[in-house]
Amino acid sequence: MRHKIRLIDFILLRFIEERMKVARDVAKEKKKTDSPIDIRDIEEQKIKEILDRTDLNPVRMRRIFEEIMKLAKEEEYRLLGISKTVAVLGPMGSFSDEMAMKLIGSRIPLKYCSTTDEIIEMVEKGEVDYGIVPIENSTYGTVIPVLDALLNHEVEVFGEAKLEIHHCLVSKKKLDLKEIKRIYSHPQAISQSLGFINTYLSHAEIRYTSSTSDAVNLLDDESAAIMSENAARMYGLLILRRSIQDLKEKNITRFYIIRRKTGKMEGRYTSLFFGVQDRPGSLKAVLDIFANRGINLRKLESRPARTFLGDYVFFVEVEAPLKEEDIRDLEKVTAFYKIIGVFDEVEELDVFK
Ligand SMILES: O=C(O)C(=O)Cc1ccccc1
Repeated sequence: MRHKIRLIDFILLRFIEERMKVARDVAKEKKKTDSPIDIRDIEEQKIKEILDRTDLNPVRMRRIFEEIMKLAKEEEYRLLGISKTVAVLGPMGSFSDEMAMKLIGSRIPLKYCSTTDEIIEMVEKGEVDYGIVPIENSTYGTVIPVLDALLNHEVEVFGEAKLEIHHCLVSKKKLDLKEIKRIYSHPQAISQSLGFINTYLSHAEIRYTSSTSDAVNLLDDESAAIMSENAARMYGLLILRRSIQDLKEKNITRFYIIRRKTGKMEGRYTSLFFGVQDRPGSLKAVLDIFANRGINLRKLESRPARTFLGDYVFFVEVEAPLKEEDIRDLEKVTAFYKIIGVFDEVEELDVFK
């Protein structure tokens, strides 16, 4: 009997190796066609199909097959010379995905997450090397959940990048605007297109999704979604209207590129949180440190400290890498401070080194 088990294990091993060989062939094909490796939705579907075919414990079987798929993916990455993993808001076709494509220069394996919190947590735990998260939009302003997550997690911003955003109104089948009962999209996309929505779609119900591309999973024949033209093409949707965002040319989203904390402080900009005592002039004392050194303030936000009503944490971006003496002075006038990163605007993200 023991002998039989041993033999089966060896056969299993050979089968796993054979599966990896096929994965490498697939990777070569994907490289030729520049298509993505990490398609979570498809993996999920494959696992469900496997689980449907067995009575064995589904939790353990899922684990086994997820591990095999991870191993295959690692093999594919290795073959393509990719050594870094990047997390963005998914599914494929989100604006964050588009930003990643622009930064990396080709379709490489990305981890598609459902929320920006998940991205930041994955980076913090070292489950991915980099994360790309939207921080600010020229119409919508600061992306508050991202700001709050940066305060509450230990990650480091090491770059920023900008993307011009055009929104399309899309649907599964041809619809007159007045026939649309529901509009699905990410809160940012809805806010950036409110002028259009209020004028032409005030009769429709708004339903928020976790990303613009996630709307594809909810669309039915009576609803429309707001997403990018790329996403509409990717999912075979019909474009009812193009460029529906309120700001026609200058609808820009700025993204932070984050990694696990390294403590490196190189770049033109510094982002930091701080708190001050509740007394007259305490915020001014902090701002004076920057003003006295001729450091320009790029961004200022306040967030509830979540202690008492009226207590705030401030967030600033300044146009300088803060030096030790600046930090020493900051310590004197703040109740606490937390530097999120010193960074530059970047054109590319190298995932091949
Ligand atoms: O939902 C997406 O596609 C995102 O990546 C977030 C977002 C939404 C709208 C504009 C920019 C980023």
